[in-house]
Amino acid sequence: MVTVAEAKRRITENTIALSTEVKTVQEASGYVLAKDVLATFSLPSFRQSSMDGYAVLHTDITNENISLPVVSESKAGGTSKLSLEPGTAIRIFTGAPVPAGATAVIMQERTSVENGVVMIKEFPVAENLNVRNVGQQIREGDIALSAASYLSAGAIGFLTGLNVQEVEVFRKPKIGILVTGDELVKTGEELGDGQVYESNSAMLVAALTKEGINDVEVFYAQDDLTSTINSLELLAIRNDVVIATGGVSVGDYDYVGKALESIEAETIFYKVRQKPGKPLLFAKTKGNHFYALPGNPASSLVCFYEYVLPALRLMSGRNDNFLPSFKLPISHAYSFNGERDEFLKASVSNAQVTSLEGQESFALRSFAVANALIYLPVTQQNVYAGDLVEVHLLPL
Ligand SMILES: Nc1nc2c(c(=O)[nH]1)N[C@H]1C(S)=C(S)[C@@H](COP(=O)(O)OP(=O)(O)OC[C@H]3O[C@@H](n4cnc5c(N)ncnc54)[C@H](O)[C@@H]3O)O[C@H]1N2
Ligand code: MOO
Repeated sequence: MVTVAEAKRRITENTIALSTEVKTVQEASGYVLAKDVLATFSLPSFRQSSMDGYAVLHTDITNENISLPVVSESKAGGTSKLSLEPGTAIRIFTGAPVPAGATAVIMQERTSVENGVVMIKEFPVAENLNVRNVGQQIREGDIALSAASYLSAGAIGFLTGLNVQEVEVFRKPKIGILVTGDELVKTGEELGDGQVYESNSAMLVAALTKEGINDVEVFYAQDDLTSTINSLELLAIRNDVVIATGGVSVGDYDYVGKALESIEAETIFYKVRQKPGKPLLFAKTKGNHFYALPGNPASSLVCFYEYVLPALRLMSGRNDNFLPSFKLPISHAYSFNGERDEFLKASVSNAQVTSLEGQESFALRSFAVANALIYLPVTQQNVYAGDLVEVHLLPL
């Protein structure tokens, strides 16, 4: 049995990024850059107005009621060849080229116009007022986004504005899910005696999809050694990571551990000092990583978020791989006994956290409405309302 911190350390130590691939920028959303991307030109590439108003020479505005003739117009998409003579103004719009010779834009709310003459009601006017200068955002040749950057919607927009069309990113892992348990029935079928609907695979596929991991296949094995070995082997050939659920405890029909031994996977750890999710197993062979999650649905999902997801993110090149973690005051007292750290399904709102009713490892009802987990180490077995506790935010 290892501690939570040791289990996380071993996952980090044993996991590296996968190979890279080239994707269009649009397809690369949610991926991680494998190489720096340089700006091939400056942004803005020309001096732009950031307001609708009048382009002027700022030194022409020497008092509060200067009047200037409006001699021409610069609109967005229009030519940047216009130039401003001292003592005149040019009508201009947001995003339009600032004419040569103009050093400021007066927003139109600070002006009044009559008979082609604009009265400027702003004084003094600073140089570059409402002007976006060339390279103000980024200069040609600079690193626009460095390797290991996560491609968020903001990043996709930024790169597209720089006319970047393709990027090299780390590929995401292919996942095989192995469901074990003879008591499990697919939804839609009738439940027999002692049977339950199989829900872990749907839950894990949903969590993987949320992470942008779509190359996922699900196999079902009978509770026997040969079937478990065969399924593990087949899934391993076709995927990078195999995630098994169920059959990893000490019962007579728990075959996942034995099957992993048979295929000579090296156990990196088995059992973590935590509740729920104690029987978590992580093993690897030359080409694959294997996570055997406990069958209890809430245990499975806690282990997925705390260990498997961070590992899959590392494989995808992402270094900020664990759930975002911070301390928040808990809204109520809570205590527990025993020697295992606890993860509690919880709800964060109004800058505090509340653990939810129904923390048992078979129960998903609380998970269904949780947006966070509270992590309480055994050193923090009695907390009082207002105490700071560690909160891990779930990806919703
Ligand atoms: N003698 C001991 N018994 C158990 C121990 C122990 O240390 N000693 N650990 C307990 C803990 S903690 C956990 S967690 C479970 C884990 O057991 P398994 O991983 O072997 O899971 P199963 O026995 O196959 O199933 C547990 C539970 O979850 C339901 N289940 C399983 N798979 C699914 C699925 N795909 N969809 C929905 N529900 C599923 C299953 O029906 C069981 O109710 O072991 C304890 N026992
Ligand atoms: O570790 Mo088990 O997940 O407590 O029920």
